[in-house]
Amino acid sequence: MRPIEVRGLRKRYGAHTAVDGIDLAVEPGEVFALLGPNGAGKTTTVEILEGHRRRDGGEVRVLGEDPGGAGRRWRARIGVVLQTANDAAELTVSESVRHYAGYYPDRRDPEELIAAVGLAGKAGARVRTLSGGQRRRLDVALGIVGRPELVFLDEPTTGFDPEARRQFWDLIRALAADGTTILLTTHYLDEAEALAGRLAVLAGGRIVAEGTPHTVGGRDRAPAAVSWRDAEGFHEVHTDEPDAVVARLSGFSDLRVTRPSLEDVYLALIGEGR
Ligand SMILES: Nc1ncnc2c1ncn2[C@@H]1O[C@H](COP(=O)(O)OP(=O)(O)OP(=O)(O)O)[C@@H](O)[C@H]1O
Repeated sequence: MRPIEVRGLRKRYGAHTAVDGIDLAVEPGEVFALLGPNGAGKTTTVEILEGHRRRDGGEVRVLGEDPGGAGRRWRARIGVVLQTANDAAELTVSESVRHYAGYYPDRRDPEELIAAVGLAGKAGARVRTLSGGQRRRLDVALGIVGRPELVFLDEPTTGFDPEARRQFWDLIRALAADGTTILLTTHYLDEAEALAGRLAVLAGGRIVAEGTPHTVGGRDRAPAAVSWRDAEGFHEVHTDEPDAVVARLSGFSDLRVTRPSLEDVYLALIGEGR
């Protein structure tokens, strides 16, 4: 069974079509990233899959059930990382993780989890005193305390400092290595490249490209730039056959082959999607 199967998903807000017929299939244990500009329909899609929004059309199966009508037992199998949980403001970090753990039949050890999200030094601090990035780490801890089979992460590292982002990536990789399926939305293309096995680019409520971070939008087939340096200075050529060019240039210094970055491909894709 695929953890996520979506066919022809549609959602309108009044006259505005936010999601315009998307298909998605996410495999077990996969980290799948949804990319797209502001307003592309990512959060709407994720919230429909979580059972938090109703759809206007299409077929949706999440862990084998329709999220529109699924019950408590289904909910305990998915992990949702919410943007903020203000009801916990007066609890300590440790108290809030223990409190959430109580909702789940199969839970992680709260102290180990607090350490894994890098909050060991803040276990006794009240939630309202945490910084934005620390708060987000706590949100992630609360989302995975029940050992979910499938985790939804909507812009999980917004507000993280670079070190916290790297620690968070390690945590996600460890979850995925354990067999957890992860659907991630992010605006950070390096994050998608670091974590996702596959990704889809949404623009205007439609999927405009899908693939691995290395193949999406024809990235692997795009012309490469080959640059090198010799006695006359720096040179660069653009070519479809970088291997042949490199073979002729062996022995020159600073030889480099550059393909378009994921960001280059992404910007071209969303430009075409407009
Ligand atoms: N509750 C709502 N009522 C009316 N329109 C909405 C509502 N929620 C979202 N929209 C609209 O639907 C479109 C898609 O929004 P959505 O939040 O899904 O985009 P997104 O891809 O998650 O964007 P972002 O990157 O900014 O988070 C936007 O045009 C937005 O204005």
